[in-house]
Amino acid sequence: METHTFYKYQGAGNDFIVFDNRNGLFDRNNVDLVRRLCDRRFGIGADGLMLLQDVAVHDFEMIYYNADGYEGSMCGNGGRCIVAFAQDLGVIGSETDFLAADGLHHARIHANNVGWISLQMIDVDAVKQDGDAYVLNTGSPHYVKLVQDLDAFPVFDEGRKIRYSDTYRNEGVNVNFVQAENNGYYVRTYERGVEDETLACGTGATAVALAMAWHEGHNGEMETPIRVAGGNLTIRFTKTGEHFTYVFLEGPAEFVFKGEISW
Ligand SMILES: N[C@@H](CCC[C@H](N)C(=O)O)C(=O)O
Repeated sequence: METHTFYKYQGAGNDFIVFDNRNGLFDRNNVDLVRRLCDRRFGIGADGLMLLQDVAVHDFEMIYYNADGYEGSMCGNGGRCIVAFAQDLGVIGSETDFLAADGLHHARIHANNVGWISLQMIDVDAVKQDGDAYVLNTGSPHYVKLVQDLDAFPVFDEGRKIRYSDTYRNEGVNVNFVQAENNGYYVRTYERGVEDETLACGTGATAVALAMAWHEGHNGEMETPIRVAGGNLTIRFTKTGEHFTYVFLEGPAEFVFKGEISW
């Protein structure tokens, strides 16, 4: 048994265990270990786990796991949290370029708004329709559906039904239910890999902002406020016909606690 230092971060209530793995000691393929650490009763508890690793050319590499123990695709809230972690470790200053599952990301930590981080997401070229829902990939695959009375909506049951439907069962999909409010949207997400509703999903909030711009037929530079159970996010992007560029996910990322655990 060896003792390992872990860190806990959260972004709008989407919570993550983070390890500084620049020494390469964390076994990247240990699914059982990741699942156990993320377990809220037998472990530390989190929606996901991330490793910060060294990589050639860029500041660091983000390796992301869902709570089920498997390496996932891009995690937007995780991306903002690992940027905060990298700054806390002294690996970066207030701006960074880092590598993640979907490629290179640029991020900026706002000096005048402590804990507020702006993360550039991948460009998006395709929004597909599935009945009256929208399907797109913002680094992770997302299904976006407008509903009424979202507070009373059975997000877990309906999200799980769609995620395990014949269309999505194999690859999986994150399912976002959306309600328009004020000048933005209220969103609740069933996350693939967590297999539950989480308090926030960054790639999901991004997918909702883009899908709703598509739905409304708007073009140009846009800023969309998204409210989630764990806080508020802002999505900025440029829409030109079917193409979305300069896509930024903005929101909080905060250190919660650090500790030691043995395995
Ligand atoms: N919570 C994440 C989404 C993580 C990815 C997802 N669960 C998947 O693997 O599909 C976010 O903030 O984007």
